[in-house]
Amino acid sequence: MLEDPMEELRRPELFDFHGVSMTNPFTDNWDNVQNFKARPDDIVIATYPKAGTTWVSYIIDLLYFGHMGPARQTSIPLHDRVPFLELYVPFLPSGTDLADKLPTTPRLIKTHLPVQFVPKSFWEQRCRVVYVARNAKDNAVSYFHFERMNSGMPEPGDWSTFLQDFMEGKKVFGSWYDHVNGWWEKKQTHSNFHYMFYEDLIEDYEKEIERLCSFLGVSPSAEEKERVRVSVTFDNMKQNNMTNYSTVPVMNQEVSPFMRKGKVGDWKNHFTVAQNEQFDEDYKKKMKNPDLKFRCEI
Ligand SMILES: Nc1ncnc2c1ncn2[C@@H]1O[C@H](COP(=O)(O)OS(=O)(=O)O)[C@@H](OP(=O)(O)O)[C@H]1O
Repeated sequence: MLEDPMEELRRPELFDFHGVSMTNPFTDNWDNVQNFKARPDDIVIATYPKAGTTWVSYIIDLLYFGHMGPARQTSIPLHDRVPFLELYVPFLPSGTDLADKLPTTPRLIKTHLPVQFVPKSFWEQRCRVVYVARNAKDNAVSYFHFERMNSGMPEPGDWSTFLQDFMEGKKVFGSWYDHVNGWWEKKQTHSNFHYMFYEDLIEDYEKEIERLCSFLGVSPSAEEKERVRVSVTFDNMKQNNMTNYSTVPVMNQEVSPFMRKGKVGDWKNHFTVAQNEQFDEDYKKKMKNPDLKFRCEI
């Protein structure tokens, strides 16, 4: 029995973990994560939280396994088909266990880890990596609402507190700036790497899917592509209980739905003029690589 019956209701606290802000659900299984045995055909879907992980995971899942028919799509939540590598919740199968037991190949594996924490076997096995990045302002807004609705995450505080913490990297999985830059640098040395932007996917879905298919080496028929396109629209994923996280008890979708808005530019409804100026000033100092460019409107 828990010593304190409120213990399980308390939100996790952030702490410094090898220089990155983390919480227990993502560090408690650390040895198994670090010793995870990747296979050469594994596909890693890596993101900073709220960058479009679920969307891209579902696209890739359907590209590989859509042909298995509706039973799989309607009975197994996406988060069981694409395990979250570092997630550990007592009494539930860990991300590493779920990945080990996946019945299908290639295994699709999701991670939010900053690049320096990724198990080395993924690099040794030269696994394919799909990294999805989203502009910092919309990413922050989406993360704020996610923390509000998810009691498995730390308390976000009010929007201005949250934004300050975001800029200082005091969020689970650390600094957005370090994350997108770290993975971008990895792309320069790991050849099996596809870096995608949420904004591109919103703006020109067809083109992005062509590029993704070519990277993955898959050639869906026109009918298959159309089935994927329809399934992964924002509205259809919002209605779909296998992709909208409605089955996850820590998420209170009445506070804010997981499938919230799915737009580029919602930051304009949150940032004050002063917050925007301060953010831009800080952004310029942290984002010095001219090759890594984000669009916060399209
Ligand atoms: N199909 C589709 N089209 C457009 N946008 C989509 C789609 N699917 C998910 N989303 C939006 O992605 C945001 C959730 O990000 P993640 O899936 O990375 O969240 S998580 O880190 O896995 O919790 C979250 O963004 P916000 O709406 O801005 O909060 C989702 O709405």
